[in-house]
Amino acid sequence: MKIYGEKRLMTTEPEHIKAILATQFDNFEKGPVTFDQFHSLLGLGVFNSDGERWKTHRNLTRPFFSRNRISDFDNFERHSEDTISVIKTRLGQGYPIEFQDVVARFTLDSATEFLFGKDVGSLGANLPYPEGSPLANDPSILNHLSNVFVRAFMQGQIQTAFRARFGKMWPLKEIWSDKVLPHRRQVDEFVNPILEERRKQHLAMAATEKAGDDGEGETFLDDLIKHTADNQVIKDELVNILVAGRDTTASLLTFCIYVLTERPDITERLRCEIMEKVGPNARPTYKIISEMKFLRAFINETLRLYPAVPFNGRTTKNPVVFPRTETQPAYYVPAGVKCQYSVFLMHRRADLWGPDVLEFDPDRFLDERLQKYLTPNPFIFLPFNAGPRICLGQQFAYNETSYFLIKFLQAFTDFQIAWDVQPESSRPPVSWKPAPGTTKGRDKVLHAAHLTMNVKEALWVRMKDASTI
Ligand code: HEM
Repeated sequence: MKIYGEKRLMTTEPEHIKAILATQFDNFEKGPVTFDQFHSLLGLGVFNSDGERWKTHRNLTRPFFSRNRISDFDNFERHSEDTISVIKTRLGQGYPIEFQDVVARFTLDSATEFLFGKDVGSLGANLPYPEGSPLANDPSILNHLSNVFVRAFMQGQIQTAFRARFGKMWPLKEIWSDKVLPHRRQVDEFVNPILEERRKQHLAMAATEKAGDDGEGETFLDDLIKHTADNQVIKDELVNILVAGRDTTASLLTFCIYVLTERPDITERLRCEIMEKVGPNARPTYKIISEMKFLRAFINETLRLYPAVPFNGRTTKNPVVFPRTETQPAYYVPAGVKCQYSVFLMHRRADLWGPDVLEFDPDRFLDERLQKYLTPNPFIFLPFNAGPRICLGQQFAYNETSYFLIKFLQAFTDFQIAWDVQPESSRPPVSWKPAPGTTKGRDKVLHAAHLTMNVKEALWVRMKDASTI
């Protein structure tokens, strides 16, 4: 493609994506155009870096994903319990739950506790009420600091994704003002006090000579404070990991529950496995979660059909050749071409996954289809990317999602979309008829994407307290 004079290529070929991410990694970069587009939001953090700066950030970040740290189930327990409790209270008042919002709070509180050592208490702010209810626009809810943060964080991502549509011409759309920066400033206002408080504690600790302890109790923030005196660098890194850690897992959990509203049979199978392995009230352990094969297959199947990062791209630094495949000739790609790839579309290719590719069926990760399709060709399933820039939070995300789903399904069952309050604009047009090879006409809600994929607008859900069934 040529968009405003910029050369671009779009692929859904596993061999091409393998070349981009792994085998020809050194010939690709995020590149200067992407850097400019993302700079107002992500600054110089890990997501927005190439070359040596990326290596430095990656090395700085990696130790925080050690097995001990990502298996801190006390963190997940506290925030799952808080989430279940606010849901029960709201259901008790007779309202449905905006599920996409509540899980974004769960992942925000878990991620901030993991990163800062202290959560931002977003679950403590009031949950939204459906449009049309007397409390829907209550200023004390809208202006709660963590709700302001959440809105700014989302708007920053929407505006950033908008820039990407215009390639290198995007500054023409923002000649008079940077449309992302005000949102990033609001995000920073939220992070500033946390950072300042921690810096003061470090100074106090240094005065009593307790600093320098590299123990497991240290947070990511502690390490960054020791690493640099530049608050901007620290804030950039924190915002990067928040983008990485919060919206992705919230997207996954949202689509998990969307699927359960459609598939009571799967809810039942999940609950059976939970009752068998964990019981109705107990806490899951790392070992038990690793034995829950159906739960993992369910999560993977959700990531296949609804990958949190549906589109991505890299730019060629040097000319490259994509190898010939069974269906495609070899391609020569000059330097400076933006190569976009979509795992969303690749995950939905019948020639790679079989004729039932569009069916939601977790068993494809358990039965003979696994050996037939995925095992010989692992690059057909890439929700977390691959190669040297593979997601650092993959195991954290599997642990967090599994833990939450177990607790949630111990507490609730019988999930239904609350169509009486679900926004009209979130529903597919009635003119959409089922079309072969797509889920058009079958999807009950529209998907949208800024940097990550979500249900357009909201996902209002009703559910029953499992203890009353
Ligand atoms: C379902 C959950 C998640 C999904 C689907 C996911 C997916 C991804 C993908 C596709 C990338 C590559 C992005 C790119 O090309 O720049 C990525 C990178 C990354 N992810 Fe995740 N992620 C998830 C959760 C998390 C969590 C919970 C964390 C941290 C708490 C995290 C931390 C990171 C980091 C630090 C990177 C940057 C790696 C680099 O550029 O070297 N992710 N993730």
